[in-house]
Amino acid sequence: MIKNRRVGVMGGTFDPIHNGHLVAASEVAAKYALDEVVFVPTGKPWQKASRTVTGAEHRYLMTVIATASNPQFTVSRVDVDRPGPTYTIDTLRDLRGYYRDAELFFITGADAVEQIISWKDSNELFDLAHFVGVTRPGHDLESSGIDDHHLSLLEIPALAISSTDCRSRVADGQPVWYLVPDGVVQYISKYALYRSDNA
Ligand SMILES: Nc1ncnc2c1ncn2[C@@H]1O[C@H](COP(=O)(O)OP(=O)(O)OP(=O)(O)O)[C@@H](O)[C@H]1O
Ligand SMILES: O=C(O)c1ccc[n+]([C@@H]2O[C@H](COP(=O)([O-])O)[C@@H](O)[C@H]2O)c1
Repeated sequence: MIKNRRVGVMGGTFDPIHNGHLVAASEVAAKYALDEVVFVPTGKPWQKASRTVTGAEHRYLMTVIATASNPQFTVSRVDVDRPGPTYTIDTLRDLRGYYRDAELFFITGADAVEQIISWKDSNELFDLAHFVGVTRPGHDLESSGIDDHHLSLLEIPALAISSTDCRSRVADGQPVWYLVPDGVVQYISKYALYRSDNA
């Protein structure tokens, strides 16, 4: 008998993708015996509207580069290709159409767990996926009133890395080696992303 696939969904703006994202996905994959983790870069992240977000194609390509060496990791364009603001309810509906019989696990850091209740159609999200909240330095990991049938909490190795910090390091001429995968360092340099003269 073929068992149903267990698929993790790692959504993020990934501006740029960093090792904190990759460790979160790897840890949840191991803990929940996932067959695959699909990374889903956002198209237009409406809760980041207060700053200029790097173009979706750059963020998508950096995500492909960062995940290429892991046979369990894939990248989806569903959010990049859907017009309008990115809502996880649409992400999960689109992925459900593709991964028909799979069990979906949506992976979020502690900061995002706090926000889920503010997401579009938040009550319906839990019918489409089980949510897994992971620890993140600087944030308390709490269930934020979400039922434990819908949300599990997982402690992972602490990596105090954020995309904001990576962007400001590049703008200041500081290295991001070993905070982001090597290919992403080279991609940022090749396209002169995040430079202060480019902001
Ligand atoms: N260091 C980390 N440890 C655990 N989870 C993380 C870490 N960094 C990001 N995440 C989680 O990954 C998902 C996508 O995050 P996102 O792409 O917004 O990165 P970010 O570092 O939070 O970006 P920014 O600094 O631009 O807000 C979110 O669920 C976030 O909580
Ligand atoms: O559905 C929403 O309303 C919603 C609001 C904010 C964030 N999200 C999702 O949460 C994930 C992390 O988002 P971000 O903005 O922290 O990179 C990503 O998959 C977003 O699409 C979803």
